[in-house]
Amino acid sequence: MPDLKETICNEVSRRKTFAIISHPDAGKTTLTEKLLLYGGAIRLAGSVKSRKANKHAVSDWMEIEKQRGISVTSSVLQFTYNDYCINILDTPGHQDFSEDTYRTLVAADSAVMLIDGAKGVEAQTIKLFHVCKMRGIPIFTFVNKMDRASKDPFELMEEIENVLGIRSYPMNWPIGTEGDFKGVYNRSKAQIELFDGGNHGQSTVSSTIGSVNDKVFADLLGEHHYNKLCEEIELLNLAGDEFDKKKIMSGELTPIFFGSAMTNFGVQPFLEEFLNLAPKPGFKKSSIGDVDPESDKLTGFIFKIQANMNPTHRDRIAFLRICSGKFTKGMGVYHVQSKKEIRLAQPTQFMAQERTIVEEAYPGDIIGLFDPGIFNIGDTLSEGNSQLKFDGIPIFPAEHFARVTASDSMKRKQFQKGIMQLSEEGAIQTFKQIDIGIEALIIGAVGALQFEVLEYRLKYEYGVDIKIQHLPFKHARWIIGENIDPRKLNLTSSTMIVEDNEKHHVLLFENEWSIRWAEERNKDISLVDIATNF
Ligand SMILES: Nc1nc2c(ncn2[C@@H]2O[C@H](COP(=O)(O)OP(=O)(O)OP(=O)(O)O)[C@@H](O)[C@H]2O)c(=O)[nH]1
Repeated sequence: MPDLKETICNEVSRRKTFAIISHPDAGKTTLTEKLLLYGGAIRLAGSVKSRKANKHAVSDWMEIEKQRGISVTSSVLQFTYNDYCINILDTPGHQDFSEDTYRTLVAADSAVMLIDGAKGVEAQTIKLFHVCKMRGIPIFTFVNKMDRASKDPFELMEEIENVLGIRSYPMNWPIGTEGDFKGVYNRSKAQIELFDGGNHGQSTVSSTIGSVNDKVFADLLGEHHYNKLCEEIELLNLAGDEFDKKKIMSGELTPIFFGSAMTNFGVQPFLEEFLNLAPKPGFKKSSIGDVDPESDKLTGFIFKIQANMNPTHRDRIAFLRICSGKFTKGMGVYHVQSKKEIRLAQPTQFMAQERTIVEEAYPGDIIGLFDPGIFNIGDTLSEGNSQLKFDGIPIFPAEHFARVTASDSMKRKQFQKGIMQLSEEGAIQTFKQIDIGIEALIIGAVGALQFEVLEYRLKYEYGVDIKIQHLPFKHARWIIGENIDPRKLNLTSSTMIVEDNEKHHVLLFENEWSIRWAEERNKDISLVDIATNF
């Protein structure tokens, strides 16, 4: 029997926890589903067509996601492949929900950047890439939709370098980029892998693998493809970057894979090479120094809270990323922020709508804790150490604001409860206007679509119809300064003074010009755009 320390070391070394980032529609949900298919977690992938016909993909669970066909929140999925235990954090691609993605990235050890081969690097990819870059995590690139005519792969590499500022190293190379995708060339093995037609990606595809020098491939591919491939390999070897694992680990070099999530071509070669290269859970920064994942004491942090994930149970789930030690069901841990010992009685793990009770979990795993309203995003849980606090999770500044009221004043209580819960999830930020007799609630959101989600969720989860009056503000700035009375500040007439839930004073501005006005005329204050400084 291995002892606890040995068990933890073994489990840490087989864990891979990563997020998939991309512009909407690049195929994240499809790729996630296909990875599950290869892991044996699902038997038949719902093809994209049937998804459009309203059968949603495994990781898109909220009603609103089904209706709109976009992912609104991140979901966490665990499955095994060979001996690896894989945690995928699926994230919404739509920019209006990017603040959820930013938070989720804090829980990932690496990221897979998905790019549409025909579109190249798109706006949202750039934003999310920079968050990963800031965190210094390794970024793997999967160029998707190669079954359609794509940009030239050399051109894509150049674009990645010019737009994102990162060098790339193709791990494999596509054969056929004009909508005639046949297979990939694996550079480390100098092998060709040709895919068989398959059944539109519903089940795994088989392939023929062999040395690039094998004459069979010249015949199978035809002269045009074979010669083109040989020339391109030569060019890559001559002019491309060297493979450098250290640079990959520090996020300076991105390994590129080509494939098609829809037809499954290239999914398995990607998965195997990715698992081989991607880092296991590493050390995490905390208030008392770096935490070793292989330490025998459990630690972790909450990075996401979501209410009503299961409409039949009105509950709230806090997502805990385990950073060290071993988790066992029912164990007691110290909740650092409330300074209380709590028992983790009914933790769950996720396979989209199916939840299972977790008996044990290890660093890199994400478990859902039933939350009676005690957790906040960024909270630390620690076994036996009341001083340990993980670094906070930044709150991204709202860019859209509206005054929100319940249509029926009799439903005020449910309205307040709903607003409070959704703001604890981090989906919205709430402010109150100061010096107004009746309580005026102002909601801020990072993306405008969040208001639609708010309206929908209040109606269906809390039974409250709301009125939304959009306001022209674009920026929120927290006031920093000693004993400041915000009413006495010299501000433009369009600036509004509000306070956040913690009663910190905040200014809402319509434009940059008004911010500069406030900064230049009020030298004894400073204005900050994120609330984590408190
Ligand atoms: N041709 C082709 N289409 C694909 C492929 N993968 C995904 N798609 C298509 O791309 C569309 C978007 O796929 P999704 O997997 O839903 O994209 P997503 O990135 O999860 O989108 P969000 O949910 O908005 O974040 C679907 O309609 C698919 O038809 C692929 O490999 N080839």
